[in-house]
Amino acid sequence: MDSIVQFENVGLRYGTGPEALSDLSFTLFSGQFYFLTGPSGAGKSSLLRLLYLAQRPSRGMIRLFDSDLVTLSRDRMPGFRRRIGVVFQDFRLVPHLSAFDNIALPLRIAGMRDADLATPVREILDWVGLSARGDALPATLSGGEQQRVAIARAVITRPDILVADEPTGNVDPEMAVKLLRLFEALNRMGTTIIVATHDIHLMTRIKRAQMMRLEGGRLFDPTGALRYPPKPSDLRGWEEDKG
Ligand SMILES: Nc1ncnc2c1ncn2[C@@H]1O[C@H](COP(=O)(O)OP(=O)(O)OP(=O)(O)O)[C@@H](O)[C@H]1O
Repeated sequence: MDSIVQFENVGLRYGTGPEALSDLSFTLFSGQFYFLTGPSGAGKSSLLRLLYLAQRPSRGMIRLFDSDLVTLSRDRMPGFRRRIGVVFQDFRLVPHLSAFDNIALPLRIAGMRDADLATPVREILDWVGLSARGDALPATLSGGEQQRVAIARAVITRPDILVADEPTGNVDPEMAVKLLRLFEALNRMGTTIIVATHDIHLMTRIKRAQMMRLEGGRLFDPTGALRYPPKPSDLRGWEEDKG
């Protein structure tokens, strides 16, 4: 199995505050499905921001796609970013653009002509079950529909890694499972998936997913080897994460 992300003794400090992340050492392997869990404030979003290159670590080494991020030249960053799709809990769609145009945005930014992007955007709208809603503005879509647009936008460039930060926090449980199925389908096509979530029931839905748990900025299971079904002792403390 090829490693796609490697952290070695990574720490992250915001300003002069205490470390939000400390001594993170782990490897993520290509094509795997990972859940990142932990109580509020444990550092999940911070870890994801390091993964999708919105943040640089304060110390330690991060290797991504076999390159050392600390020494990566600035002009190679955009190319790396394009290989990572990101989905947020609050969707972050552009309000004045239709579903179609939100999804087309990464392709337009990459310089694709309108004539060339119509087919892939239509295909992915169909894949997320929204082929009839391409012209709709985000405000006229339900939460689940908006999140499906956000997922489509994140994967339209066929990223190697999909990072999702509480992607099901604003949809009902039934829709949460449907969204998870989209992630699972992508994973089957080879995309490495990392989903931060508090939702323990969601995690039980992906049997082969691996668990990473943060507590106080440190990895609770540094090997990332926890798998479902977990031992009862592994579950201790997880229930209070909900909500
Ligand atoms: N931009 C920032 N500036 C200063 N401190 C920050 C910033 N972002 C996060 N922190 C701090 O870093 C720590 C980890 O926050 P983070 O948002 O990563 O946790 P989380 O596990 O994602 O929490 P939640 O589940 O509530 O979203 C917290 O103590 C938080 O206050």
